Amino acid sequence: MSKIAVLGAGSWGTALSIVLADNGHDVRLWTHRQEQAQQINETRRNEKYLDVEIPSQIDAYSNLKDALSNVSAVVIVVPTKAIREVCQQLNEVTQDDNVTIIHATKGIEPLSLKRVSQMIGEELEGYQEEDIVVLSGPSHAEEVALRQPTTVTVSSINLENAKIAQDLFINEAFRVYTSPDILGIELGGALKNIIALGAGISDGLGYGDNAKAALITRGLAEIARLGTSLGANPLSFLGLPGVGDLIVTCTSVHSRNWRAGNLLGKGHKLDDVLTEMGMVVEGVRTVKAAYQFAKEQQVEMPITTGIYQVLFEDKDPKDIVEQLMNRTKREEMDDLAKLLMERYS
Ligand SMILES: NC(=O)C1=CN([C@@H]2O[C@H](COP(=O)(O)OP(=O)(O)OC[C@H]3O[C@@H](n4cnc5c(N)ncnc54)[C@H](OP(=O)(O)O)[C@@H]3O)[C@@H](O)[C@H]2O)C=CC1
Ligand SMILES: O=C(CO)COP(=O)(O)O
Repeated sequence: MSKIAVLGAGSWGTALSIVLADNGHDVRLWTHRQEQAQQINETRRNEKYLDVEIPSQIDAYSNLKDALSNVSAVVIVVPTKAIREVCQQLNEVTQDDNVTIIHATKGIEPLSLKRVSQMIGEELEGYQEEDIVVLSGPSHAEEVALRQPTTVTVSSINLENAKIAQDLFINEAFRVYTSPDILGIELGGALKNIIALGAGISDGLGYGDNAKAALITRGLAEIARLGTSLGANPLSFLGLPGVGDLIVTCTSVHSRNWRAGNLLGKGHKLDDVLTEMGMVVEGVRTVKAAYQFAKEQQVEMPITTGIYQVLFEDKDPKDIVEQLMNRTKREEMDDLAKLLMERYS
């Protein structure tokens, strides 16, 4: 059994620690808040983020150096905006480059347009992008912590590292697949949050299941369009971190992105919504990156563009729905089919 550090004691870091503890590993859950580490160790609960019983194999740490002592793997699970800072803190306390680095964060950095494995590869001394593993898929922390059946995918350019991650996490309630397409896996996980915001807005406006199915399906089309144009395997978007995560995030009340969208659809202001959520809503930041990506790649992403306009240009969501419904008539699969023809002919 291994010693593993999980960095980020939010809901997902806590749930993944529980999976690792169930597999018999010695887990060090690191938080940047001393009082939270103390609360977890004393009460065996992480009240604010995931209020379930925390197994005794998990110890919470606020000292990063202590948390990393003799670990064979590090799982990074902080929000995208904290990734670079946490990697820099890692550099200050360890020079060990034999540790398997796994991340479970879903986002793309605005301006640089980097995926999380690229950001970690840039920041972490002794590591390259190809060393990093991503874990992604339809997996709400609340259900994982209750050991409800969940399936995810791990991916790395170095597939051997993905297999190490698969072995660390897999158990009878948490099934882990591998994939060689880290580009598709990371893009799918990040971009679905934007569509989930849209699904929440649609529900908040009072639209029904037809509208949500349309958002999921046409959202998947634009995710696949951008991803394929960037070189991802189009089949990845039909997998767990693609359509699987899109479905779970667009339809579950556990989703923070859906819930934030729902409040926006009901007329609340973005700043108030984010304050009320108190947890990360990754889609809000990722939509900036995707909007920029779509322009640079000259890929049509009308839903993403509409959500960007609601969030950052104060557009009325109802006007955006009208805008989407009145676009020029077209064939359903034409541009994705063209991209695939170019790729495979
Ligand atoms: N929740 C879920 O079900 C799933 C989440 N994810 C992804 O996992 C990532 C993390 O999400 P989640 O755990 O849910 O988020 P939460 O909002 O629940 O928790 C985020 C945690 O990260 C900590 N944090 C923020 N900034 C820093 C920093 N600079 N240094 C150290 N710690 C920091 C927060 O601390 P503080 O208390 O100070 O804010 C908090 O403990 C996201 O990318 C999300 O998309 C993926 C799959 C499932
Ligand atoms: O990624 C998730 C489930 O797979 C969690 O989504 P939210 O961040 O919207 O809660």
